[in-house]
Amino acid sequence: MPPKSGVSRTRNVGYDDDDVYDDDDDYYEAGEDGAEAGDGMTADDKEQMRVGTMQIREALGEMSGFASDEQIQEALWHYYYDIAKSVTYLKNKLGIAPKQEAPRQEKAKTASRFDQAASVADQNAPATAGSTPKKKRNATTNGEKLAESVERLNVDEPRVRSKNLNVVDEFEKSGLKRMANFVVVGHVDHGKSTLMGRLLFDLKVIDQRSIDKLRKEAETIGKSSFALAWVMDETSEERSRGVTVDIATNYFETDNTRFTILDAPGHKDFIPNMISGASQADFPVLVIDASTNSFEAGLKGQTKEHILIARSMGMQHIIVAVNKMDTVSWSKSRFDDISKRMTAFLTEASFSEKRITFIPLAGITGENVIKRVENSAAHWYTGETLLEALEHIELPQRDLQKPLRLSVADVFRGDIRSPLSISGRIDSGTLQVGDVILALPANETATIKSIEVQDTPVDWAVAGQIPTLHLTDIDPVHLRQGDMVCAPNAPVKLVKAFTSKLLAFEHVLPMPVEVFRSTLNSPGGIRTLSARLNKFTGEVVKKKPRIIKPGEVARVVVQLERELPIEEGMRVVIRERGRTVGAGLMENVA
Ligand SMILES: Nc1nc2c(ncn2[C@@H]2O[C@H](COP(=O)(O)OP(=O)(O)OP(=O)(O)O)[C@@H](O)[C@H]2O)c(=O)[nH]1
Repeated sequence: MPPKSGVSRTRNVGYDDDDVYDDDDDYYEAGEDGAEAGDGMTADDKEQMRVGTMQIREALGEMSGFASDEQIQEALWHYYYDIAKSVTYLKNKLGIAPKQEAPRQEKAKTASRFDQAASVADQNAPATAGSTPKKKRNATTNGEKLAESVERLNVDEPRVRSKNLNVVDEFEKSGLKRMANFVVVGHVDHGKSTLMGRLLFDLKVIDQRSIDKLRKEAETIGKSSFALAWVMDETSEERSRGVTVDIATNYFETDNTRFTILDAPGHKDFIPNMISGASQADFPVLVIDASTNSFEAGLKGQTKEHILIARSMGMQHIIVAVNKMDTVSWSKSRFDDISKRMTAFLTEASFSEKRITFIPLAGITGENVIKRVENSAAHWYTGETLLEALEHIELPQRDLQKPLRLSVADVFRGDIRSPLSISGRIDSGTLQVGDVILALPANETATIKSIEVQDTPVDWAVAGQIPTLHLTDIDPVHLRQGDMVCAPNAPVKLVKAFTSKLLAFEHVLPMPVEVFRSTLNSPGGIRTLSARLNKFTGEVVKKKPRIIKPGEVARVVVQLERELPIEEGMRVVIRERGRTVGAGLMENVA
């Protein structure tokens, strides 16, 4: 599937969570390395670089000889192919800008050498986008000639206009199908990718020719069964955009629902990515390998961790795909045993029994995926197929009337006109083209230039959808994976301490922890155990307990080392030394 949006995710702008507060210099240093390496460039990038170099040379006119290709490309890379900014920077760097004292940097953060140079040149920069064209006059000096050629180059970019739609009305009029986002979780090798590949193949999202091609590729490495697993990658942005995105995303629709599949990596080293996937999902599909010993191994491994994270994120319904039933001859007793043990585990993690759906299936053959199993050994099962269960699942209430809250799951480079794009689920509220949004914790605004939902350009998006927003008027340094985007007139507060209702998965006492709000996280600690609560009524059972046992609910005070954007009703995941120890529901600022 070729990228329809023209968006390239060649270089994710997200960084280690630890460096959230690092200064700009480090950020730009990383950028330069990427540019110099050059290898990670897509064909689109290379083409933009080639055309950009030509345009810059033209703009520099006779000064062009002073700039090497390398310098031009460095500037283009840094400025996301923005020609005017690159020329401004180069002009100053080459010392051909009209001389003027550099203004003092007012910013608290140290500006990079790129920005320092550009800001000097900006003082004399020609008309910028949207400004009235200046009267032509005869250029005499080299600087003036250059300024004139840059002026010619400037595109008169229209400002982003809002249609001022009443998005809630538009949504109601649109008759959109219900939207369901699910994350596929489970232990490594339990068959997540194969199952999703089968689902997409049987739904004809991928055609026979493509699957044959994948099968051929898989046969060359002696693993023909991998073909189905590769479907996810094949149709996902990951392969088509030729880059590594953290969460592979695919879409399909049935008569009544549009689904988004979020495929989170199963490996334990990728738990933060799994958290990011889960933060966009309405419910998880947990894949369990029914074959002997595999289920047991998984329960000790990522199966458990993934369930706890999904629950911590507030997900209430879960579909458990008991996979590889072909390997146990569709044994009813094996299915019943797994269902019983999983129910015990899931209810301990606070899932309600009536919201758990178990389905025996085989991803590799497609039995009970969208087609009912016909094997006589499986006649004991008369329940739903996976697709039926997906269509019938109850979805969370969408809060369209509340202020905008969007958890940023992915940050990437857009095209020349919208150099920065983000995607993530709208947790509440609505947005439309032309809206100004506030990015937290950076506390910087941006304008939404265009919106895509499931690769289709749209004017607006609402809670429950996972749009891609192409932004303008913001420096990419201000947005990272895990950030919160909200309405500037109703921002989320940045807090350093808060009271939380905590569901403990492990023993919890006052101790150092890591607090995740989506993927944004901070070290901190459980400062006080205020009370143990009745799990169902929320009444105080015991004041100031010394310890909280697994399965118990308590009111605790959480202290953070760094401020996080959290407000009442938001969920946090509490982890300690790489394990998820509790799920927190924010009550108020402490
Ligand atoms: N017999 C049988 N094998 C299966 C079935 N589903 C998947 N497999 C095999 O199990 C292995 C792992 O499948 P994957 O789909 O790659 O598993 P995964 O959970 O996506 O693995 P990670 O992406 O590494 O987390 C592959 O060799 C598959 O062919 C099934 O229903 N029956």
